[in-house]
Amino acid sequence: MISITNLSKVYNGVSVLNIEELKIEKGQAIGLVGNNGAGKTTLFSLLLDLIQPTTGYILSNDIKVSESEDWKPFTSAFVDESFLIGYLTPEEYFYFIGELRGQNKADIDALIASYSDFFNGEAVGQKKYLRDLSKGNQKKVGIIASLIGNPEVVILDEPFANLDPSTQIRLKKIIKGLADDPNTTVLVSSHDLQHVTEVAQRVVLLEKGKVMMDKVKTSGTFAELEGYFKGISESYAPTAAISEEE
Ligand SMILES: Nc1ncnc2c1ncn2[C@@H]1O[C@H](COP(=O)(O)OP(=O)(O)OP(=O)(O)O)[C@@H](O)[C@H]1O
Repeated sequence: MISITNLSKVYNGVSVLNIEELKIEKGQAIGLVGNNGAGKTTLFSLLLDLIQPTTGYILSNDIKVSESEDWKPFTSAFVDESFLIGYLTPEEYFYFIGELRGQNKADIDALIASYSDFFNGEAVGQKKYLRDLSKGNQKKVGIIASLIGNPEVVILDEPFANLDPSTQIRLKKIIKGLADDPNTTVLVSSHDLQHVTEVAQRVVLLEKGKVMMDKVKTSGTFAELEGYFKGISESYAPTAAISEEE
């Protein structure tokens, strides 16, 4: 279980995240949505101890993530390409991560083979360094690497961005598989409301660092989210109308 208490992050006097309380049960699949700058990556960075909170704390299975490393063996993530090692090939990178997660070469070879349709004849088997892959193929490698060793907590920041439509569909299947596993807690952020509502069991909406909506997904969630973001965009309309008249 992940438990967030009085968590805030302030940069130069500006609060970019402020969450009083958020509890994520083991096995839940959370979709995190919010406009640019809403605080999604900040929240993930705090969950992964990549940045320090200004106030508050996060417990992951009762371990304070900012004070202990004991959550790392059961947590995995792909946030951006800084998670990759540019001078390795994808296979070398998978073996490297595999070693960290107690997986041998045969385990990793089996994993690569099982995701061959996701790689779609690119990325793996090309003898290319990660730094020379396209953004989308780098992302595919980072996402699959985050699944090595069946981590209990998987965090994916905007995994659908930069992926072609076929790969997005395959990725949805992969994330739904994780979501169906009662032992795996998944947190996925996305600007694609359709994708998020398809893969998540619960949707959390951030705006200016605050939780504005936190709901178990129902058949009405997509429409509700669309309505919310439409409302935000329309609240800017009068200004646009005035400037049009000028
Ligand atoms: N190191 C930093 N210094 C100052 N401000 C920062 C820093 N990192 C993030 N921010 C600010 O924190 C806010 C939240 O950013 P964050 O990246 O978490 O948003 P996001 O919801 O992931 O946005 P996007 O959808 O654009 O990726 C933004 O206003 C951003 O400019």
